[in-house]
Amino acid sequence: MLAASTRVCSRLASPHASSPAAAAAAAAAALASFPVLGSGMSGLERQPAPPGAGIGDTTGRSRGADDPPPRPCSSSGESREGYQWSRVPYQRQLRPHRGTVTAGLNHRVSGANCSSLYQQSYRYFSSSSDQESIRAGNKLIRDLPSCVKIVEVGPRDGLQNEKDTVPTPVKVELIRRLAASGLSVVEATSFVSPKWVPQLADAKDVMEAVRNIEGVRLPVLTPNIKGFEAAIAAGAKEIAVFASASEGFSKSNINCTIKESLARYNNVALAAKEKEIPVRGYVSCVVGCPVDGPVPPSNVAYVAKELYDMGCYEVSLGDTIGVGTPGTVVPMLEAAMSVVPVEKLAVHFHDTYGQSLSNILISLQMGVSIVDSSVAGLGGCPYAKGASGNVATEDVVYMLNGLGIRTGIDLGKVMAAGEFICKHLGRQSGSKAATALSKVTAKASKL
Ligand SMILES: CC(C)(COP(=O)([O-])OP(=O)([O-])OC[C@H]1O[C@@H](n2cnc3c(N)ncnc32)[C@H](O)[C@@H]1OP(=O)([O-])[O-])[C@@H](O)C(=O)NCCC(=O)NCCSC(=O)C[C@@](C)(O)CC(=O)[O-]
Repeated sequence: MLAASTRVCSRLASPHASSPAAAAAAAAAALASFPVLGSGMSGLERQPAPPGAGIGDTTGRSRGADDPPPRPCSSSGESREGYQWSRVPYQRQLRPHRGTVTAGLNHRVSGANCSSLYQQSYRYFSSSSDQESIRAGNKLIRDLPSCVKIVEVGPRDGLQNEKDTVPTPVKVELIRRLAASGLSVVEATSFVSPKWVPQLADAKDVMEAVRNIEGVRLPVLTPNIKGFEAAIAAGAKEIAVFASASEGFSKSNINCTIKESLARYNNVALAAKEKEIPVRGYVSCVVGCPVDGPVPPSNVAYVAKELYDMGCYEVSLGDTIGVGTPGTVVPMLEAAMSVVPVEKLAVHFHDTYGQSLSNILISLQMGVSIVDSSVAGLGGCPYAKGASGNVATEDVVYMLNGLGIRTGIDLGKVMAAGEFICKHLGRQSGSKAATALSKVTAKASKL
């Protein structure tokens, strides 16, 4: 398994060059001669969005005739988080507490009975009126979407990069916990070649174990018809295809050109349409590529439009190696938004340079209301040395709660899922919010 993984990584890391200097030279040459991409794909009718696909579409923007009605973020209509409030010994955390503490201007910390580590001492509520006052207070905040859909990618994007393969029952339990936290979409696994990604070779077993979990959509990655058929046989009800905005990464990742990949995905989209299976599209390397260097926004727009035109109900724009800043994300998003309606676009940031939250915030300001993230910041890119994981779900939920934006997610339960998987992996959470919330004192929180 590991040998295969290493082979994959070395193939992906330097398909064109044998040293960093040579890679830089190759990237410069490749950029100088970047082909003008044609638009050879035939447009197909768009597929109906899956139930809940419009969860983030509450911004007042126009919806298409085929769009489903918006789904409320949570049954209670409130964003709710439960977390450890005061620095107390573990034993004490398990004791029930009651009472209310004022914390900051807009939030209350209310007492609640606790039954587990994360349904514990104090609960932190942003009530509807709190959220309204946060949102009404300032134009910059008021214009943000009122509700954001988070697509949890930890079990797939997170675990595909682990050095040691995570056992199937652990993956299944992680998915169960994430689904129980209120996340409406949890990307479960990939039906890709096990020679390329041995970490997800158990895709069939994982899918069969989780296929009947209710109240959550569980898309899986499929790189071709073979993967699509295997996914459907295992019980997948939604799939995702993944193209690249850069030729170098396309060849490294899926061993074909961008155009070839789009032709493949067109076939997958046709097969999915026949079975009424919703298809999500990814564009990777939307800002930079580990092989080709900087990626022009026009490439992103081209691939995003092709995926949308072939029927993808949503297109996720991935900064695969996490090099983007708001300075590069804005033009990239402008290009994508000029060809795909903004309510159909998701953003997918890796946090290599610590830019994810600022990139997400600027994306929200531009009208995006779908964000991909990974519990505990799991993940990383085997193709870029030093690249870190996806933005942590806990950090995104914390920021959105602070902005009064509803997600329907229980932060405490996501933290518990993160703690579960980090314990298994034997390492600290990559989420700053989860780390801080497990230590914060009421006093510190007022700062
Ligand atoms: C695309 C291929 C399959 C081409 O694979 P290939 O090496 O070009 O060759 P192939 O198509 O001839 O297949 C080679 C072997 O794989 C088998 N095979 C072929 N297809 C499948 C399948 N679906 N499931 C299981 N097995 C499969 C096939 O049957 C054959 O087996 P053999 O005859 O040698 O025993 C391969 O390159 C591949 O699986 N790549 C996937 C790599 C991957 O998963 N990368 C991570 C995705 S993350 C990403 O892209 C970014 C994203 C989405 O997260 C967004 C972001 O972070 O920005």
